[in-house]
Amino acid sequence: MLYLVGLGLSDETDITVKGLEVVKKAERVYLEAYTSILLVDQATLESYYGRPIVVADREMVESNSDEILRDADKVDVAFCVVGDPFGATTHTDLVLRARELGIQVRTVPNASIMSGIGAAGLQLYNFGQTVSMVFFLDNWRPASFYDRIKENRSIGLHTLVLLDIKVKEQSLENMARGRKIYEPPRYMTVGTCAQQMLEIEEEKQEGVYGPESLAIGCARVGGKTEKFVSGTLKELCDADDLLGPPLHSLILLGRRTHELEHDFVREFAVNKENWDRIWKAEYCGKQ
Ligand SMILES: C[S@@+](CC[C@H](N)C(=O)[O-])C[C@H]1O[C@@H](n2cnc3c(N)ncnc32)[C@H](O)[C@@H]1O
Repeated sequence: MLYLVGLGLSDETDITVKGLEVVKKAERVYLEAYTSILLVDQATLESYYGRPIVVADREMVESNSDEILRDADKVDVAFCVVGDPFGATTHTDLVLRARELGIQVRTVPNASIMSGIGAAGLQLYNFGQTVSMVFFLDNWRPASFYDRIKENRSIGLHTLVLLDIKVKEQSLENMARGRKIYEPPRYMTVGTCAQQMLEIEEEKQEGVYGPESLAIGCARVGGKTEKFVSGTLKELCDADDLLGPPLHSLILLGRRTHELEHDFVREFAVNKENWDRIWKAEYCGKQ
């Protein structure tokens, strides 16, 4: 049996009782550590779970999944995913490959950023499509997020923006020379995300959002040092020091808001007067 085990959002203790039982009994335990990270290191997980863990990088999961699935028709294999195995990251390829090989698959769900984000104070029912933001390069600025945000905002919905993670990436030079030397990991911050969003609005000029649009920066959701900072997109460009270390996500508010959301989120505002003024003019009771 292949078990997809969700590890939750923060540390080693977020695994469910059911997930821990699977991990303890499985023949082999893998950790998918390239689409999200826990706030603790591998050794801490191994000592709490009482099992050695093989870190499965993107190459292994995408190009060498047969090694993960080896003998899984006879023995149990645990494939651990930070958050929920089907929250934002869907390991569909692995599941389809397992099916082809006649291996049964079972999922042990857990909290995902897609649900944990409710702690920022906005109602999960009022979120539209989730989008991803990647690090821009000089000649590569993917902006497909813009049209999705446009759709969400056209019906007043909030948008959760998930931010790029770069782990085990090679520089172009090392790749060209075939050298397996990897760059240090990089995690996008709310400041970079807000900046890139404003650059794309500047380019497209469709007025989907702007420097005065309200948003929430969210850091280490579900952890002991969880932090939310709310403000305009312009204010959030400079909020990284307030938010602290990764992981970060950003929520762009839609106009379909409730007074209770206002009261909840206002507490996190960089500048409460600014927040109240814009909320009253642009969001309160608007569609
Ligand atoms: C591919 S998604 C996460 C998928 C994961 N399987 C889940 O269910 O949460 C990874 C992105 O989600 C966001 N994220 C994940 N955990 C987070 C946390 N605890 N706090 C803030 N953002 C988080 C970050 O933007 C991160 O780059």
